[in-house]
Amino acid sequence: MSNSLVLLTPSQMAEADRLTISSGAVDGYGLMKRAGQTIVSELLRRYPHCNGFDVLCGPGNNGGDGYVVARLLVEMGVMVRLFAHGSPRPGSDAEKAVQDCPIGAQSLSQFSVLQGHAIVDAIYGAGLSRPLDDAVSRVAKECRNADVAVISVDLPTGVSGADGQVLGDAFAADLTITFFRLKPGHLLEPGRELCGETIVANIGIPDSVLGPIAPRNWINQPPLWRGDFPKPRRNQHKYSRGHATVFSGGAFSTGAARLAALGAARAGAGATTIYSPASAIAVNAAQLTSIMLAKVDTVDDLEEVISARAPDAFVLGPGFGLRRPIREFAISILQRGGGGTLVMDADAITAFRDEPAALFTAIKGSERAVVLTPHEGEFSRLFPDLIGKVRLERAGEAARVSGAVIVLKGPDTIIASPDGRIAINANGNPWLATAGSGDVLAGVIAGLAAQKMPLWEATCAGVWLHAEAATRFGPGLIADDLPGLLPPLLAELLEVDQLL
Ligand SMILES: NC(=O)C1=CN([C@@H]2O[C@H](COP(=O)(O)OP(=O)(O)OC[C@H]3O[C@@H](n4cnc5c(N)ncnc54)[C@H](O)[C@@H]3O)[C@@H](O)[C@H]2O)[C@@H](O)CC1
Ligand SMILES: Nc1ncnc2c1ncn2[C@@H]1O[C@H](COP(=O)(O)OP(=O)(O)O)[C@@H](O)[C@H]1O
Ligand SMILES: [K+]
Repeated sequence: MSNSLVLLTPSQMAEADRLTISSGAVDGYGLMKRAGQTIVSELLRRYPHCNGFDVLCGPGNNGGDGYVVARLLVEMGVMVRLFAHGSPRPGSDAEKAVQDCPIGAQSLSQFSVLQGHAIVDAIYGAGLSRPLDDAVSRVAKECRNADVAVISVDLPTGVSGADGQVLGDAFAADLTITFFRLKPGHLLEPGRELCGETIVANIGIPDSVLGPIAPRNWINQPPLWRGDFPKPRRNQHKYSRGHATVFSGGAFSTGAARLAALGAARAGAGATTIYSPASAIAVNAAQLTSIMLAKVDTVDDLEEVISARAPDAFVLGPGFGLRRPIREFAISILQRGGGGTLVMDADAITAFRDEPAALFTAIKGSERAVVLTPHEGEFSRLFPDLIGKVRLERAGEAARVSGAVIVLKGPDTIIASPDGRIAINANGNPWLATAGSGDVLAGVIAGLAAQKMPLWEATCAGVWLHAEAATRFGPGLIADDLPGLLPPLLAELLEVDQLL
């Protein structure tokens, strides 16, 4: 698993600092100086035409980075105004940085925006532990409302590195420069939006510190799961490549199942079947070519089709409706022996709103693996006890409570495994906010799972492919486009030139 995709919580980052310092490779003030140097080279490269920099320093190490920045800029003859909020603890690295700084600081309460100056926000970073006080809040507001460039050190002051939440108020940066690894707060909204462009600087912390830290959070990119991505083998036939199935809604809501089925087929399932109620067979038949069709109205019908050709994956929920036996279908699939994966989306999630515990018990007792793909509304129906917690915590806790892989959908989709691993998706885009795109996603995940890709990895891959397809297409996207956009992405992932 790629080390470069690791996300560190603020406390894990502090541990990385401690391990680096105790290894003797570099001391704390040395790290701070390197952080300051990196920031200064970015400032000079990106803002060569500004008249000067206003450096705002807090009392901790984030402020320490700011004092180093101020010193280096002054030494280069750049105009600097320095503002301090609180003073560093005696004996701290930040105090050393103050002592080495050739200019004195005014109080932050004296600050007002000066046209032509860019702001270096070094008030709080990873150590933010409570809402901003009024003095910092006022400055954050003034900077947000002014036409001024803001460069935040580590994190925009006010944004929690742990989860991207705003504590009281926050700066909105144009550029955020963080160190060693991204933190969840750089990817989770509203933090992501407030960071502006984010860059990660190497300040000499070695990758070897990650061993003892054993991180459990990653950014969702191909190196996380490419090694498990299904590759075609010469002696495969269509069913051994993987058989994915999708339950259709009634005659007036069959589109969702077809979108999911096409997603599964394009993701590489060798065979895909739609299980349709008799009332919708004619509608589905008129629209399907490579996708197969079978009649399923009752649990007995379901038992029969499963006995005839055991599927490797099921998608239940999109367009299904709540008046038909959706809970019975879910429980029957879970209770029946056999491996394979059940992807539950939309109505399949809502259907258990009055008895979520029954679903979780069935999932935990089942030989099958389950993926739940709720958006926020569906999530709160199934996990009302988790309302009020932050998204990252909710997704992780929901995976543990339910025993399922959870895809908490949104602009910053979170993929949580019951074993504690979490990936945060970062290639999403607003073009995906279009009816039916979630149906395609459920199908793509099922298509990859049907090919026996490990489930959390398959789910991460499905979320990434789905978002990447939308990003490459851009404006005008509708859900119908998504399955057809997958082949070039698959070719890149599989490096087909080398396979053939
Ligand atoms: N050696 C190191 O540990 C390194 C740390 N670095 C910098 O150090 C920062 C973390 O430093 P710290 O842990 O000192 O934390 P901060 O500088 O972010 O915060 C300082 C202290 O302020 C207090 N505080 C937090 N929120 C507050 C609020 N809303 N109102 C009033 N007081 C509040 C807390 O007691 C906290 O410990 C990183 O963001 C990064 O910029 C870098 O210099 C790289 C090396
Ligand atoms: N603003 C956004 N930015 C990025 N992705 C988004 C945004 N809004 C929605 N999405 C994604 O689009 C999909 C919508 O799924 P869902 O809400 O189930 O829609 P539907 O039920 O219409 O299929 C999810 O994958 C979600 O993460
Ligand atoms: K900051």
